[in-house]
Amino acid sequence: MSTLTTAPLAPLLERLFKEADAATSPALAEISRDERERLMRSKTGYLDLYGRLKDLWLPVSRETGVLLYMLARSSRARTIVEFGTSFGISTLHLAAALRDNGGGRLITSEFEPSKVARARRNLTDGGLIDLVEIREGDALKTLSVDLPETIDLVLLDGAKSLYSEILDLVEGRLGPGALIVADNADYCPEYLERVRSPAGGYMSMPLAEDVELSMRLG
Ligand SMILES: C[S@@+](CC[C@H](N)C(=O)[O-])C[C@H]1O[C@@H](n2cnc3c(N)ncnc32)[C@H](O)[C@@H]1O
Repeated sequence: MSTLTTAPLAPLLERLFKEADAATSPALAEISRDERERLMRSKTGYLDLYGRLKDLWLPVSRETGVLLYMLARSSRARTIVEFGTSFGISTLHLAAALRDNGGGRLITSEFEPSKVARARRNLTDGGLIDLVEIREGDALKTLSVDLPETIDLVLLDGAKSLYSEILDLVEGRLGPGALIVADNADYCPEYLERVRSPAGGYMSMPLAEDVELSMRLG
């Protein structure tokens, strides 16, 4: 038995993944593939890109969701920081793990107000809102203050071009064994170079199709 696989969370996630699959965005059709690729890699275009795509959920895959739950459970995480909440699908997986670990604190960040409202509702429906603090605004600002002294697990899933800057904000709080999951990190070669560099202080490897899993060394 786990919070992830029982009601109310299991049927809620089933419904949310279906809604996410069905979501459409008229704005998406107006952005060419090249332009989208450019904005994904830009350190300044992310507000414009994600603002235009605010109707899209862009969630982690079902498999990555389960992976997040398993990693947070097996590492007995108590403090988690997430960059990129969207409608809260990954947040629900991570908060479920905190619940099953006996409690904890999850700080997540999202700049789009309509997404913050939906994420809050989804976390309330999932019975997990008491574990989660949603910080509204640009994570470069909201994650620069008032973080837990130690952070056990980090999910990077906001603007890909900022992964290294967000890592700068949390790195001093990562103890040996702390985990970082970076979704679609291929869009941020600078981040991959940093966590894969032997001198960088991490052990790191690509996992599945689009996830980079890194562990802080002592
Ligand atoms: C890929 S989605 C996150 C999906 C979410 N983790 C899930 O699995 O449901 C990325 C989200 O990050 C948000 N975002 C991007 N850059 C951000 C930033 N600098 N600060 C806060 N939120 C940001 C976007 O608005 C978008 O909702």
